Amino acid sequence: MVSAATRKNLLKVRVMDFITSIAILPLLFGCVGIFSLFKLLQYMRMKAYIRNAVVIITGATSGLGRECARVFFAAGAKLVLCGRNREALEELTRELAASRVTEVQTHKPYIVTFDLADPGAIVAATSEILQCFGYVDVLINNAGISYRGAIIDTSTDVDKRVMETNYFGPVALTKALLPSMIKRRHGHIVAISSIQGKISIPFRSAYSASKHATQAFFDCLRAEMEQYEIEVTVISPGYIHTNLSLNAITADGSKYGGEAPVSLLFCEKLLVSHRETFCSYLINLYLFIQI
Ligand SMILES: NC(=O)C1=CN([C@@H]2O[C@H](COP(=O)(O)OP(=O)(O)OC[C@H]3O[C@@H](n4cnc5c(N)ncnc54)[C@H](OP(=O)(O)O)[C@@H]3O)[C@@H](O)[C@H]2O)C=CC1
Ligand SMILES: CCCCCCCCCCCCCCCC(=O)OCC(=O)COP(=O)(O)O
Repeated sequence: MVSAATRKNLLKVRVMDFITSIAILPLLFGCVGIFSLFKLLQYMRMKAYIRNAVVIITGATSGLGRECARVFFAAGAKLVLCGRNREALEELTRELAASRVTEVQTHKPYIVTFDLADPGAIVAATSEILQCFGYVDVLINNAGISYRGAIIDTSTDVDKRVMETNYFGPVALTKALLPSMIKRRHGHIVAISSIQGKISIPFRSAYSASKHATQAFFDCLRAEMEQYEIEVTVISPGYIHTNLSLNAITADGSKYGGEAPVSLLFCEKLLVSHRETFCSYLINLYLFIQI
């Protein structure tokens, strides 16, 4: 015999079941709708942010830089393309001009050539960059070189060359462009780092070190620039198939010119190089669980 109270509870459960079954679909669609709307607004904001923005891209002759140039050009940005090879940059501007973009008004890019590893050239390049459109909205520090070699065989000159290109060059260019951004209280500085800015890899010491330094410098910059409303972003990609490996320099400074497969020795050394990190993670985890 079911008591009156139990019957009342059963009724309550049925009513709740009914409400849940009819509410679940609208709720689900509602969430998907809100998420899609959020994504659409984000996309529209991004497009508006880029359209007519003055964007400087270093290392625009190849790989990631070249691809960024295509995307930003199509989005209506006012580009200043930088690199060492004027011919390659001119070819890129011809390609961009020939591409059919119907949605937005596009702008003819400027070209500024300079060597990031030459501190003297950066000062002159900065004033040339600023003369193009009078100001800079976004600086993409993309240019870089890779390095392959054993530390024991590598001359300090090679370490310095990688650091000059990947670290000191972008730092000098950023510092040179900062005053104009601070004056306008507006700007966005992007540094293309790497996973190797967070994890060092054997036989890549100079490259990994330059990317760790990049990560550290631009993290500090982000905190210091907050008061001027200048944004700083560090991007840390994994492997992307570009000319980076081909253009890598070796222990004696010569061009690598090949693409070596990942060897077992490499994997073994990688584990050794991260033994300390791995151990400290385990110790931290242990302490965390204990506390
Ligand atoms: N490809 C990958 O797997 C990854 C790449 N990255 C980073 O992405 C960035 C772009 O690399 P990616 O496109 O792959 O490589 P690429 O070799 O294809 O492009 C490198 C660019 O840097 C320029 N550059 C090199 N040295 C100098 C210099 N001294 N002065 C001025 N410009 C220079 C080159 O121009 P020039 O015509 O003058 O040689 C070229 O445009 C680098 O910072 C790299 O470290 C990060 C993670 C992964
Ligand atoms: C317990 C130990 C854990 C260890 C985890 C290690 C994980 C290592 C991931 C390695 C990812 C590497 C991404 C590198 C991104 C990058 O910068 O690529 C470009 C180059 O490295 C340069 O090209 P090259 O072919 O010359 O090396």
